[in-house]
Amino acid sequence: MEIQNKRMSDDEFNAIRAQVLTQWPTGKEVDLQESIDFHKKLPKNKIFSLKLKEAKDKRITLVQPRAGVALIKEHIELLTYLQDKGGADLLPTTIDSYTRQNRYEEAENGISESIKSGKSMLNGFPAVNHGVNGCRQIIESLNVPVQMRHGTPDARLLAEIGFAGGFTSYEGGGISYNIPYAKSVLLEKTILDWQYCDRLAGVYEEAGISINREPFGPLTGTLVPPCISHAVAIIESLLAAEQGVKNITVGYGQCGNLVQDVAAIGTLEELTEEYLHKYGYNDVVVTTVLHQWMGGFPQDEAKAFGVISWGSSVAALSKATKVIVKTPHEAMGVPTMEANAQGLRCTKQVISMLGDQTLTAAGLEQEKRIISEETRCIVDKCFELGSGDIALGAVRAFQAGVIDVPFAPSRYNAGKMLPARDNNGAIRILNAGAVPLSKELLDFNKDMIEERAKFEKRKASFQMVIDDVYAISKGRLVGRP
Ligand SMILES: CC[C@H]1O[C@@H](n2cnc3c(N)ncnc32)[C@H](O)[C@@H]1O
Repeated sequence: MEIQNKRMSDDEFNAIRAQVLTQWPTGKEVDLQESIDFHKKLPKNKIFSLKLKEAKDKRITLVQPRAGVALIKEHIELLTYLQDKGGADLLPTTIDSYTRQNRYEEAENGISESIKSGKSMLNGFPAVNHGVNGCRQIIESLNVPVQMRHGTPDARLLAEIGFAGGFTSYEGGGISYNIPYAKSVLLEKTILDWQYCDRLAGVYEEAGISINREPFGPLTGTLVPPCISHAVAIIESLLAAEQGVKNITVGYGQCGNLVQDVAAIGTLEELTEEYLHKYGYNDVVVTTVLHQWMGGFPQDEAKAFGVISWGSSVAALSKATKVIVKTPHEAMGVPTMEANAQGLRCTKQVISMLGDQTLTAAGLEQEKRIISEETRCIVDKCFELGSGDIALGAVRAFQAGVIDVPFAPSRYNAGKMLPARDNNGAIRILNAGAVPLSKELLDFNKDMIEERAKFEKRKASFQMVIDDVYAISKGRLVGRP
């Protein structure tokens, strides 16, 4: 399967589209021109990219939850509650796991089971089964923009129905919804499928309808060095821009050291814009999203609010355009709407108290330099591996272990690079594997881990990685011996 970072031709796009729309009966409801006309009638307050652009210009941080239940009426009740009682600036529709695996039959069963039992038997909203009109009922019932959030390797039909249904933002990407989410799905396949989704967004864009795209930043959410998640975000931004996407939110999962996390958000926006401009995409609006702590959560709700507050501080101090909010039920599973709204109000409280402050810390500039240089080592190597083509380069980078996502389930991920925290909890690289960092950068990472080894009176080793993974469940950041 030849892969290249080239805008899909109309013939190629239409040929794929004809097949995609047959994958489930609701595909027949999609009429592109009618959908574009529907979007044109949407009021400005329902358009995701406008609200993000305004937040970027005002340097404020918007709050957005995750939320999704099986049935339309209950999903509207949930989102309305989060909008009115939680103060959500932006709303999600989190898609259920069956739909993410294109298992629409089982999603259909989940709907009928939910009707029968009177409670949601799915862990999200089965948008494909509810179809275009089902999605439009959501959009028409709310006052703020709504984004489709999921984890779908083949998200083409979901995009067709979501865009036609009035969603004005779509999360995911050919790398970020494959490597952390799937075990054996070819990267070439998901990059191609997501070029389709981005091309569809480009078609709406060319009709004057702005669709925001958001690569999934945190990846596995477990000790992912900023340079790794940044490299994926930048590559997916370049792939999306080539297909005509004009509004991109790049993301990052909070890792735990305040200076590193603030430096990560700042460099993410700068580097994404740098690479978009370097490769000729000068009309793309770039914003950022911080995902509150993606690791394990304490069961105790008071402690959970502590973790949520900490993530909110990072979002505010890093001036992230948007923060994805966790809930005090994180350790239990799908939250109640009350708990979800509490997470939002807790976050808004911290942001409003910190919103006028910026972090000027010793080491912040150094951290930004380190993250930028590490990220450039990786992305530039990808271009080299692809002889200038970043799609081909990305595939070859994973094959060579140049991009290596820690703890990823995908068999196409090398899994050789080992991260560990330094003595301040910042994520460093213990063993680079084939990640092509310069000697200076390798030495920096080694020295920072050595500092911890000396403090802990033990050798730097794989045991540190294990201790760091388990530290979270003990309410710690650094896995002390
Ligand atoms: C990326 C993983 C995150 O998505 C969250 N999540 C998944 N499904 C839902 C859901 N249906 N409602 C609220 N949060 C959800 C989950 O708690 C975790 O924090």
